[in-house]
Amino acid sequence: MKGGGGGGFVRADQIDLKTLDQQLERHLSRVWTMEKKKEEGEGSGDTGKAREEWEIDSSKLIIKGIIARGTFGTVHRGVYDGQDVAVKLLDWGEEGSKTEAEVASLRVAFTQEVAVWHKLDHPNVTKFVGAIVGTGDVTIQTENGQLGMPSNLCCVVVEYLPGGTLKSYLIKNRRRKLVFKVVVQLALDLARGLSYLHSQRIVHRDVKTENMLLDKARTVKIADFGVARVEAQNPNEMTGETGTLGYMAPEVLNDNPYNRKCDVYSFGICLWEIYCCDMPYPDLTFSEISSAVVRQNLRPEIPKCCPSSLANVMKRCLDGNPDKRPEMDEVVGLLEAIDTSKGGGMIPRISSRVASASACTEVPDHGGGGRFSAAC
Ligand SMILES: Nc1ncnc2c1ncn2[C@@H]1O[C@H](COP(=O)(O)OP(=O)(O)OP(=O)(O)O)[C@@H](O)[C@H]1O
Repeated sequence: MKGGGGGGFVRADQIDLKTLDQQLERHLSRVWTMEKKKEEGEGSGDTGKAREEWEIDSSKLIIKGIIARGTFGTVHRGVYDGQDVAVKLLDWGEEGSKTEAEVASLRVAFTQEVAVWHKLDHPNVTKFVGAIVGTGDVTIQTENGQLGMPSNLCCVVVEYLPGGTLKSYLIKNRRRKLVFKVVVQLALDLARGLSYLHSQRIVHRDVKTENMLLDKARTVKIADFGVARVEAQNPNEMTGETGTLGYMAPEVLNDNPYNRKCDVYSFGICLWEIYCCDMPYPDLTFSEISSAVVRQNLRPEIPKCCPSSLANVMKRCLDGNPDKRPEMDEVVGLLEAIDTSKGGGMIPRISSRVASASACTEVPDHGGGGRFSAAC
C-alpha cells in the first residue's frame, strides 16, 4: 500500500503542503464563524454541531495539575472517559494580550498538530485521543470543581506517558551509561516510529530526545507534532529553519530545500546521544554548531568502543548529503540485525564530569565482548 503514482482515491498523504495549510485555515475559519454565530444567538435552536472526527466531548474531560509548560501553552495530566491522558492546553493569553498575528499563528500551529496527529496509529507514536476547539461554553472539570474556559480554548488530548522524556532518561543514566541491548531497543523504537511517519508522508522536523516520551514499559513514543508537516511533493516548497540546533541537518541549517531525510539526520544525533548517554557539542555555542556542521562537516565524535554495526548506522544517518542517508525503514533493518548478546555498550568514564564521550577508559563494559572494531 505504499506510495507510488496515482491511486484510485484521494489520499491525505498526497495533499501538498500549501493545499493542506489552506484547508486548515478554511476549516478553522468555518469553526470560528460557527462559534461566533452561536454566541450571537443565530442558531435558532439548531445545535448545528458539525463536529470534526477528532473533536471530543469536553464533558468527559477532567483536567488535573500541570506537568510542564511548553512553547504554546501548558501540558496537564487529565482523565478522558476514564483513560489517563495528557492535555496540551493552548495558551492564547489574556483577552487582547496577543496580536491578531500571534493568535493566527497559534491557531495554525494547533490545527497543524491536530491535522497531522489524529491520523496516526503506531506503537511508537503517542496516541492521539482527540482535541477541543474553543466552543462558547466549554466547562472543564478540575479536581477542585468546574472551571469555565475561555471561548477560544483549544486543547489536544493524548495518551498519558508516565516515563518522562527520552532526554531525561539519558541524563539519569549519564554516569552509568546504558547496556547495549537497551541502546538498540530504544533506537529501534524511535526508528520504527519515524519509519511509520515517513510511510505516511509525515516529516516530523523536530526529532530530538526531548520530543520522545517513554511509557511505563520504557517504550519510546514520538510526541510533539507541533511542527510536523505532510511532506511536500516538490522539495522546494519545504524550506525554513525548523527544528532544534544541534539536531538540524546541514541542508536545514543552510536554508536549502529538504525532505524527510532531515529526520534521518536528527535520528543519527539521537542515536549518538542514546549510545553515549551524553550531549553532543557540549562546549560549543549555537552559532558555532551551525556554522561548523555546515562548513566543516562537524559531527559528534563516535567513541571507539561503539560497535561498528551501530557506528556505521550513525555515520550513514549523519551524512552531509541527504540522498546518501538511508531511509528509516532501512535503518530499522540495520538495527534489527545488530547482535546485542555480547554487549558493546558505552563505557562509563571514571572522571566525574562527562565532558566528551570520545575517550574510553579501562572500565569493563557491561556484558563484555571483544568483537568490536576498536578496543578502548
Ligand atoms: N503524552 C504525554 N504524557 C506525559 N507527559 C507529556 C505528554 N506530552 C507532553 N508531556 C510533557 O510536557 C512536555 C512538553 O510537551 P510538548 O513538547 O508536547 O509541548 P510543546 O508545547 O509542544 O513544547 P515544545 O514545543 O516546547 O517542545 C514534555 O516534555 C513532557 O514532559
